[in-house]
Amino acid sequence: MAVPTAPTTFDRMKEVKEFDKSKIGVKGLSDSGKTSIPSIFVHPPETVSTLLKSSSGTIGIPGSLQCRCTRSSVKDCGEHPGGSSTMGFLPSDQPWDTLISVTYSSNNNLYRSKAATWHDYVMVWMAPERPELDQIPELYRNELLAWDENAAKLTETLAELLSEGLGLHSKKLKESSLFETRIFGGMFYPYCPQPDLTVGLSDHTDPGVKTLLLKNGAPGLQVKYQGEWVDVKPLPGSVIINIGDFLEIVSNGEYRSVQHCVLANLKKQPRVSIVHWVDVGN
Ligand SMILES: O=C(O)CCC(=O)C(=O)O
Ligand SMILES: [Fe+2]
Repeated sequence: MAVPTAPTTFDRMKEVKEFDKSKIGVKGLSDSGKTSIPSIFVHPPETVSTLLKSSSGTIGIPGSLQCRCTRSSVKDCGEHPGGSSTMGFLPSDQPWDTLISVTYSSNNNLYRSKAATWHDYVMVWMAPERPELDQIPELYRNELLAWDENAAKLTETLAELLSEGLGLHSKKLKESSLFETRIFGGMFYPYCPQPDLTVGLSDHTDPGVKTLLLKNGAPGLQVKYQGEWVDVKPLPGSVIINIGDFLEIVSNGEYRSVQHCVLANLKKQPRVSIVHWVDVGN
């Protein structure tokens, strides 16, 4: 069956601006009950079909990517289960706006990308400078602080493991400025009425050092493994660890940043993921 594509005649920038100005985000579009998605979200058919084909279930996530994290395995794995934490997300009564260190947004590159993606997010810059407490919305302030504290501890342990994996003293990476910036992210993927036309989050690698990812059990995350897109099956009580581009560079390619993406959510239940990006200091 022919897959519909975005009409070539529509004024993309006009529609992007209208969507941006509406401040309803993708959640608002999803809540509107419409059965089709706006043209600005439609991706080239080959992009989506490649991802959907891979996620048909014929290729599972390889066992080596789901191992328990050990000192000997850390260098060979892209993903390590670890601690866990839970939190609420995206208060609908909070202003859809940019505060000083807290950003609510829909898509991180709405104006630059050729096709928008089906997600909204909140980001809070936690380090090197933590925002004033009253800048963090009260609805999830305590949970966010608890998550940040635990994620930072896990990051310290990981920094030691990653150092040792390079044959360095365990404190070497930690003592560098590599792990100084910490950003909290709450990614929200509401139900998408046409998940075969768009994606939740486009194919990318994370720029920084590493990312911790905690999901609410909903599938959708894919990683590129040996040239194929494979599903990352949710593993209860686990976090996923992605190596970022910067760590790949400073480790001379010993650690590889991982290409990943998220499929558009076809379930009525939103997909939520909690992210802890770690990046170099200023
Ligand atoms: O939501 C996810 O599972 C992935 C999020 C992600 O890759 C990112 O925010 O960089
Ligand atoms: Fe990512």
